[in-house]
Amino acid sequence: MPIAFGVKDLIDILLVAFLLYYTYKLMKSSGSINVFVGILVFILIWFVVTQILEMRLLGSIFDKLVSVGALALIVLFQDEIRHFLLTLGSHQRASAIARFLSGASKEQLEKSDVVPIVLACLNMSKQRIGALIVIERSIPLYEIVRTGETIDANVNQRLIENIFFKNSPLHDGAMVVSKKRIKAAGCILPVSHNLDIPKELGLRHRAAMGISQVTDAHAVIVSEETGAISVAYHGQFHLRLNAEELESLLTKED
Ligand SMILES: Nc1ncnc2c1ncn2[C@@H]1O[C@H](COP(=O)(O)OP(=O)(O)OP(=O)(O)O)[C@@H](O)[C@H]1O
Repeated sequence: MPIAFGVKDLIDILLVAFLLYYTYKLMKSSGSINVFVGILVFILIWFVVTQILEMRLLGSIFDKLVSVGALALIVLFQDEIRHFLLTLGSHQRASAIARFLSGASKEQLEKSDVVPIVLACLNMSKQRIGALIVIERSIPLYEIVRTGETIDANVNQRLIENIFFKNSPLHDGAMVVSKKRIKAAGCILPVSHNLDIPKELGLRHRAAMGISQVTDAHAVIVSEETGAISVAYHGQFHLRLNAEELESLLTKED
């Protein structure tokens, strides 16, 4: 019997390919690529056992494992699934529709908004003062803000330097900038478990990478050890930036 193959099937295959590619990318950036390969191998064995070899006993065991496995995967990958849904919701067009419906305006930092942050980072870099600044974009950071001390002040160079000054009670953890205001300091970020992060980058960099993997925020890091200024954004590091590069990265539209 000839198999009918139409445009719908082609779209179906393309969508599955896209889904697989997206899952692969997400798992690679979160360091769980081995789990992705493991799942693919399991699906392949399941397909061969049930569809090609038609082994009924082994097939029924695999069927049970698949139904339990789907639940286990949701629990195991709740962060990745959350990120996927957040990314869908924060995609330019989707967020434009959400903004239109809620009447809110687009949160885009201008040069004047980032200058105090850039200048503070330059000063802290010269003095080897470690800092971690998370700048909210379209995905809200309420959960992160709740882990720290509320500040709610204008973005001000001297205040930023004061927060990260070595003896300041708030110097540990991350500062969060939201809606052009310093919302909180001493916040705890999710740490990335990505195995590809160079060993010389410690916990501050891992925390910056972690928040950039689950939100669309910019995470600016000033290294206490080297004074280097870096940014983690969309799961990628932009290392050793100068003032112009930092400013243009923070004001760039996607
Ligand atoms: N989960 C986290 N959330 C927020 N801040 C964190 C987190 N983990 C570590 N930090 C911050 O990073 C500091 C430790 O930095 P560490 O020296 O391990 O990192 P690093 O990336 O090597 O940075 P540096 O180059 O400045 O040494 C802590 O004192 C704390 O302020």
